[in-house]
Amino acid sequence: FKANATGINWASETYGQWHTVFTGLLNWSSILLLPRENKYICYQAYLTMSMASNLATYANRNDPTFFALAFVALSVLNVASIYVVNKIPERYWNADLYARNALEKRVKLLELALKGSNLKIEKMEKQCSDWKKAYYDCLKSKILVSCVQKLYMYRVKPDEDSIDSAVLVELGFALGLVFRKTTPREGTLFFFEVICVQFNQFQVESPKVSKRVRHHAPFAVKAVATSKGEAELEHLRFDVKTASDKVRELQATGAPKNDLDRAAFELKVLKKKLEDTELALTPKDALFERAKMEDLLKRRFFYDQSFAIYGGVTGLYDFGPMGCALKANMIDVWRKHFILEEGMLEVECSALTPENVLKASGHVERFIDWMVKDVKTGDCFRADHLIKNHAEALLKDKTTTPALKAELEDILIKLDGYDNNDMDAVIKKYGFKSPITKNDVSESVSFNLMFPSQIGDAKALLRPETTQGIFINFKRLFEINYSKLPFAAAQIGFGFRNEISPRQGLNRLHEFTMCDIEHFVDPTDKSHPKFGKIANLELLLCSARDQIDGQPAKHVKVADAVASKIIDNETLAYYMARTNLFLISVGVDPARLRFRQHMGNEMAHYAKDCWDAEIMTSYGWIKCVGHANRICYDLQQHAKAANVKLVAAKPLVQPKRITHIVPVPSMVVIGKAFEADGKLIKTLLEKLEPSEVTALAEGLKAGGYELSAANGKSFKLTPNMVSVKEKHKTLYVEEVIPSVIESSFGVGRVIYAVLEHSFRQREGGECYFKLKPVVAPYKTAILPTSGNEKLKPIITAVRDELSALHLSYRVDESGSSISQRYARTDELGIPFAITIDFESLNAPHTVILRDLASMQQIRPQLFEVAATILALCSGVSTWADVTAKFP
Ligand SMILES: Nc1ncnc2c1ncn2[C@@H]1O[C@H](COP(=O)(O)OP(=O)(O)OP(=O)(O)O)[C@@H](O)[C@H]1O
Repeated sequence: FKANATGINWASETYGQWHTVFTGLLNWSSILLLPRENKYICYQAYLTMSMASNLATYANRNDPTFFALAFVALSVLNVASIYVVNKIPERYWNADLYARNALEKRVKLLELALKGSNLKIEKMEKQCSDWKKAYYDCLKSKILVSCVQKLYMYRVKPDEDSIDSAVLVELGFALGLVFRKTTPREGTLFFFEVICVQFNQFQVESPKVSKRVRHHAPFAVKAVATSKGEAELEHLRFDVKTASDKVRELQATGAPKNDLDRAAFELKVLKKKLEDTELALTPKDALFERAKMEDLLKRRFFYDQSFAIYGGVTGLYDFGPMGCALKANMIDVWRKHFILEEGMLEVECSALTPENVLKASGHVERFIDWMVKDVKTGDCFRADHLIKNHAEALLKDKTTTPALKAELEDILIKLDGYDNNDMDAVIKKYGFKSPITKNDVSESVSFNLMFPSQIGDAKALLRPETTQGIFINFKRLFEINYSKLPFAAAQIGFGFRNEISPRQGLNRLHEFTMCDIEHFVDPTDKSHPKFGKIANLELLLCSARDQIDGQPAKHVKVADAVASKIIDNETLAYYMARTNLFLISVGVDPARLRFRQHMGNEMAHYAKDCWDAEIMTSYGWIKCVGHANRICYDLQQHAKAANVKLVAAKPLVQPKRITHIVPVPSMVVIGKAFEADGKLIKTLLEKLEPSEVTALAEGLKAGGYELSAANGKSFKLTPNMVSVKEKHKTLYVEEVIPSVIESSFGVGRVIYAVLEHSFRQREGGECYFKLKPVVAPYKTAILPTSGNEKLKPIITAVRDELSALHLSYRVDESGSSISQRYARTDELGIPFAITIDFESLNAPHTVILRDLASMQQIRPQLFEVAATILALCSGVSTWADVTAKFP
């Protein structure tokens, strides 16, 4: 009715009575076609009406023939839209109601589950899944409607800062088309609505896509992507949750292994889909162009592939002057933040490691991958990756038969447990080839990721991590710490890994700098004395539980995470929080930093709870720092292999009185029986472990005990040669093998993330790094405006001032214009520039200080400039403080 009335009023005002009659008839016929009262249908009719008016206005102004045609087109559209609307069940417009119903059903289900009423649960599950489907359908349509509303909003009020409405209309139009393909009903509706908006838009003014629009476009993309994406993600999360509930249920009811494997596989596939979708929907900074950044890094020699003039070697990189300075600054901040502030003991151990050490640590046996080679080119691939990629591609392929799909799914389920023979059989059976050349691949060969070497004749390896050096030196470090727990030791140095496919620049190298911390703590008390300092800090946590349930990462207070046991203990949480602070202080964007907990199946053999600090880059989430509760695995292993006690003596709160048995040899009888070996027998008896003394006592009771020596000799001892007696002693300390909390930083990965997060592009296309002054390769540049000799003493004076405060600088005296030199300074990420001009010659001598971040300039006196820069770099002052001081 409203539509009709509006139509009639408008038409009579504008075009006189014939048009009034015509429009009136048209609309009445529309309304008559409606089978029932429905507010959405009226709304739809109203939109169609509004389109009619716009068409008419547009046509009338330009071309009478088009005017007539437009009305014919309108009537067709009108009828078509009403037809479509009628096809849509009413429930599609009641998302809230359906969401509530779905929720209520889930609550009831939970109640039933708690009561253990299985039959009802089954019935309810069915209802619940119907409601769930309805809810998601509704949600989608709600989102579409909200998109349309947004489009209208922008159309009605296109203010200066809003996104150009024409761009939005285009986007909406495209979205309509996309949805039309995937969900015909909502899509078609949306399509009609957008057509209306578009005609309205044309009526206003033909839009031009300006530079400003280009600048804002990414935000428009984000806005639309987010609303659409949320529905998609929510759908996937729900599915993951349902699948993980199913796995848990099967586990609880002791279901057959095959059913459990299948459910676990389904969960895995859904989780992967969710992760991929999350990644795809994460708003990427459209202004970031990796190729441009990489070009700048090469051009200004931050770093480049090693041996470049020989064609380069993948996985090896040389740092140039900028990269060296950046890395040195980064490590300097790390050293201050961790080693100095936490009072850690630093060591520097050799990288070349005897094989038996890495055998003891488990690296020789376990640090391997199975690899296959392209038989013609020699390209190497991890066998499991090759199988997984091929199988997944075949599963997606519509032509793959259901039988083959079932086989491939089975393979994917079991792949983690396959040995080389199983993998070779799969590769052969399905004819999997090299993904690059499609050539055949060789049989898989075991590939240890450590680089083998030699020390003289003895086998040695290059260390794959720096941590082992700390464990080896535990005894001395413990003594240096006055034989007290807890304490932490750190090491900065190279790790070497023969990665099968090194890639992504600094992210996967053969040789890379690591900063490792091993914090030794009493296994029964993992509290941290400074926990209170970080307890209220919020971290973005992606717990194992949330990952299984398909939940997104959450901001959680460190204290709450420990209290609720999301993070295993205070010390582990303390290091995670300190890592968070460090990464932000060197320039990682806090919004792109999260901590992800390892799932049970990805945890290293030695670890109990692991959390990776992951940073979002254009390569996706990259693990930059590993945090692990390594318990006492390493110390135990090295103690066993080297036959040295690696323990800590812990004072007992209450002294403990213990009784133990000791052997008492009768040396006269032993001497007579074994002559010269008597002394050796005495020593062996003294060294017996408590369990061996118990065995001796039992053996003697039975008539005799066989005592073995390391040289292969053995001696049969009889009760007349040795007896056992009880001894009592009071213990004031007890020996414990400390637990170890580890934080392992990959410096290259952190540098890469910081560079990506700091990379900026100006509208004119100039690229630069907005680095934090604390890590910037140089703190300032000195730029004289002229090569005139008169300026030289001022330049020297500024250099002396800077050197006195140990501030790094570059002098750019090239003949380029000052703006070109500013641009060059910005490219190097130099945060401040000092310009010396002829005015600087006047007393009192002044210079221009420019801030890269704000591009603002001040004019302090020459003797103040170095102190000002130092204050800015160390964080004592902000640029706002400085501009207030030197207005
Ligand atoms: N090949 C590599 N190149 C550069 N940095 C690396 C490499 N491997 C590991 N790192 C860095 O060293 C840190 C500690 O190594 P760790 O053994 O915990 O990593 P990882 O689990 O092997 O990593 P990934 O699974 O990515 O190979 C990592 O957090 C990462 O920052």
